[in-house]
Amino acid sequence: MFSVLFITCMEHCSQVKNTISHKSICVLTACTFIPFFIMFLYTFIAMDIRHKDDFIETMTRFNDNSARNAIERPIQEMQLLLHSLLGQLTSKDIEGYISPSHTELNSIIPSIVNSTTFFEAVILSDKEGNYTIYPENHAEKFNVKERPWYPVSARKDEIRFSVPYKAIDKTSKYNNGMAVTASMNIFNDHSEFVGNIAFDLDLHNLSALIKNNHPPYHARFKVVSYDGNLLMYSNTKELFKRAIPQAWIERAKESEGHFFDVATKSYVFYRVYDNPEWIAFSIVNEANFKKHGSAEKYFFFLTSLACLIFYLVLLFIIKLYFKQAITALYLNINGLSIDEKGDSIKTVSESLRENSKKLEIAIHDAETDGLTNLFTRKKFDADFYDLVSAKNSFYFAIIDVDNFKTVNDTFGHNTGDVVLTYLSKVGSDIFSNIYRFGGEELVVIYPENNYEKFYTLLDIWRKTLEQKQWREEGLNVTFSCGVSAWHEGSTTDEILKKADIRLYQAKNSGKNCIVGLE
Ligand SMILES: Nc1nc2c(ncn2[C@@H]2O[C@H](COP(=O)(O)OP(=O)(O)OP(=O)(O)O)[C@@H](O)[C@H]2O)c(=O)[nH]1
Repeated sequence: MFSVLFITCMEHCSQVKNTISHKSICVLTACTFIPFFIMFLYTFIAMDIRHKDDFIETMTRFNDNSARNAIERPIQEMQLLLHSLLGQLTSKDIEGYISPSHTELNSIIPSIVNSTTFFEAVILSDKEGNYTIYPENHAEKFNVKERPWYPVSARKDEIRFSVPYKAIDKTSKYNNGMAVTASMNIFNDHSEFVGNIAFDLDLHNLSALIKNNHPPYHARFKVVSYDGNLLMYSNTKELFKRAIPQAWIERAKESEGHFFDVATKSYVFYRVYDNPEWIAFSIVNEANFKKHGSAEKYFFFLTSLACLIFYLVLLFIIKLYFKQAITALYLNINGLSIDEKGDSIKTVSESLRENSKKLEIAIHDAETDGLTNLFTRKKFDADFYDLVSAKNSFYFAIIDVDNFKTVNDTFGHNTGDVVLTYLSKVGSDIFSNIYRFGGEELVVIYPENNYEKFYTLLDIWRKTLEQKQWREEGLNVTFSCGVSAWHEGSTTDEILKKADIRLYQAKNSGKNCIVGLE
């Protein structure tokens, strides 16, 4: 039974081998890939978002710290310095410094300029506009109150930063002779204006503060004035050039923030100050940003690819092992070893098919009578019992060839066999369930619930035999028949007995007739 099922299964499998089987494997493989792809995609997107978040956080922090170092800290130091200086300054001191007479200031101011990195020159002026420059230069005389850095209105203790302007001193080391000046008005104890002190900022030195750091993402840190002039940058040759597009300055609306500039393909981080009117920019090329995360992504791709290959190899091994396991199982059941028969499914399938055919023939032989080609008595017993047990209604008939002994004796056994074969052939054409009960006796089971039809068919059969013209001269063959029916509670013996009694009646009433139900 197992073999039949198995062979059916194997045949089916081999027939649709290239369609359903491969299709199923593809679908199964694809289905198992779906979670893998979802995970891959999710991780990849999450990685991308995290990379961007990290980038923005890092760059915002970098820009803040750089701005603090380059702008806020020097300004704080300047404020401390000026407050400590101006706290002790009187109008007399200023007048003394400006006049040829020597005062303490003549040594303090040079030491401030020379000891700090912020200042290039100092101009101290009194309230009338008289002034002295340190270090001395040969620039033309000018009116301090008309200089762009001179604060028109300024509160006490407030340092004002000028916009970049053209320096008078042509020896200034700044490019294009430009300068930025921080100035502070000086008031006496009675809060009366007594003069002004102005420092030309040494932006080269201030730029050095940001020169030696290693910016993340190869960022470029720049400090520019509101009008776009570059004030601090690691490459000091660029100072006072317009290094920032005007659009960036217009986009820097918040006190700090970031944006992506499509035109230059750059990420721009900014921090805006109002005194001085400067903006600190950190600029990162998109390529540098992408390059930074690419190693991580590359590693992720490699790992995923390795997993994928491992998974495919595993699938292949499972498939191979599954085939071998089924083959081994079958061969084992059939008492064979893989070595004897080879391990291909095809060999197993062919062997099973042969066995199945043999089995079918054996079953057919066991159920079919060799002479009449009708079902055997053994099959009748089984079918009859099943039918009665299942309580399905049916009609039943026993047929017995009349005077068959005489036929045999007169015409020989061969002719007797021909008679039996013919009788069976005609019966088989009329009925499906017809059996050789024994010798020259046949039985018919009629499962339809139509007695008249059954009787008519039996009679057709009888008349066919009666009217048959035999080759043998003087040979006439007829049969007698007894009929019975299944009733609720009938046993096989009762049904058989009733039919047998009626057959006996048929024989006794002259043969060649059917005795049916009363
Ligand atoms: N040729 C041949 N004869 C068979 C076969 N099976 C049984 N017979 C013979 O059938 C005959 C049956 O004869 P009987 O049982 O005496 O009955 P009958 O001569 O048919 O007489 P009634 O049944 O009363 O009509 C026997 O001679 C058996 O040898 C068979 O397969 N082939």
